[in-house]
Amino acid sequence: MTGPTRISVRGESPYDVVVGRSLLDSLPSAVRGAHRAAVVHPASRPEDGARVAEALRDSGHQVLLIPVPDGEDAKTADVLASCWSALGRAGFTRSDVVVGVGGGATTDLAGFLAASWLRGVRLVQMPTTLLGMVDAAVGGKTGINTPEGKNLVGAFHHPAAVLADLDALGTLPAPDLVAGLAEVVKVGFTSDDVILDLVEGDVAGATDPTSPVLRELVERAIQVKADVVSDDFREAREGGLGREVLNYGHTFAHAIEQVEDYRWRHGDAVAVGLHYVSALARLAGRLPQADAARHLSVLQLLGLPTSYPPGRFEELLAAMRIDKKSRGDLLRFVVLDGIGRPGLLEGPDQALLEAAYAEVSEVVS
Ligand SMILES: NC(=O)c1ccc[n+]([C@@H]2O[C@H](COP(=O)([O-])OP(=O)(O)OC[C@H]3O[C@@H](n4cnc5c(N)ncnc54)[C@H](O)[C@@H]3O)[C@@H](O)[C@H]2O)c1
Ligand SMILES: O=C(O)C(=O)C[C@@H](O)[C@H](O)[C@H](O)COP(=O)(O)O
Ligand SMILES: [Zn+2]
Repeated sequence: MTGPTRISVRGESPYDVVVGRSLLDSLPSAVRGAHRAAVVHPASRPEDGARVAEALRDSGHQVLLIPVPDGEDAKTADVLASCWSALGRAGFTRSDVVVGVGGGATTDLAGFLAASWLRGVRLVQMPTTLLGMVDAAVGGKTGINTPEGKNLVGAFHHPAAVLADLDALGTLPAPDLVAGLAEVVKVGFTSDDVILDLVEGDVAGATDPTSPVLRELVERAIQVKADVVSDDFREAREGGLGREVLNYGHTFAHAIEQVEDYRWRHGDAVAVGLHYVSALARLAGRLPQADAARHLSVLQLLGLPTSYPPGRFEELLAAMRIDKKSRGDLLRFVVLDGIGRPGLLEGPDQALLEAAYAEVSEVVS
């Protein structure tokens, strides 16, 4: 059996993302020195919380289990406030640790809980979805949604460690696994085209949680993210793309999620967003036709959605305007000038935005 792989995130608070199997043994060292541990997990998956709690108790920690609503329903101000109350009642101090166990929605909430409690306590992330492993739990972006939009409130807060235990993927429903692959191919298009070759060369392996192909995809995607956030943790790069590159496909994706009241999987929305932005860049004369076509073919090969119904442009446009990449009234998109050549498209004409929407709403996937 292959042992764990450690991928380092550099910067002011360096940490490792550990990828492997049976990683519960690595938890005690990640929480060493803490007195209490608050384990935030989806209420629908009590077995995940219980397994982590047992390992923590065995290593001498007092454990506070905090079950939260499933998926995106956890990312609300009300749920966050209930978590603060739980920590307050338990007398949670600065020497304690929050452990996030779940998909990206759970780790986003747990991360913001750790960032905000006492202005910041230690955080260990234990993602249990593919999307959480390759993206959400890595890099320290934490947050919740508001009625006005996706992830509008949050903080940058480094985890002390991320344990990506591939064994967790064994119970993950196939549509959730494939949704995670949308974020994997996202970084394939922007930064590592070997990812695209691997998916195109062995789609069965890419979608099999036991396969070495999937493990390589996970490690490659984490490596890209680790490199990007090591360089621009706070998404504050001036005169370059920096961390915004990880937002490729997300302007349209977040608009879909908001218009759909967060009932779409994030990864599915990202897949449509990747198709949208590839059409936009081609129509703007930036992305060659063949590279745009490769977006559609890779997404369809994985069985990801690539279309969105017509007739909702105004709603989507209003939602896109509140995107964090916008500056004043100016919409900004991460686009490609070729595979592996990311850049920015600022203030595209509305006609271009509508033409790309027309393409996305025509395709039957
Ligand atoms: N912070 C970041 O950098 C970042 C990056 C990407 C995405 N995100 C956020 O991540 C969220 C999406 O994450 P997600 O796709 O993991 O969705 P999710 O957290 O909603 O989880 C999807 C579903 O899988 C279930 N689940 C979790 N682990 C399981 C397992 N091992 N077996 C069976 N079921 C399991 C969950 O309970 C849920 O029902 C979005 O809110 C998105 O905004 C954040
Ligand atoms: O880590 C990042 O930076 C990303 O943009 C990764 C995205 O996949 C992720 O969905 C992120 O939460 C989006 O960030 P936001 O700042 O647009 O809310
Ligand atoms: Zn994302």
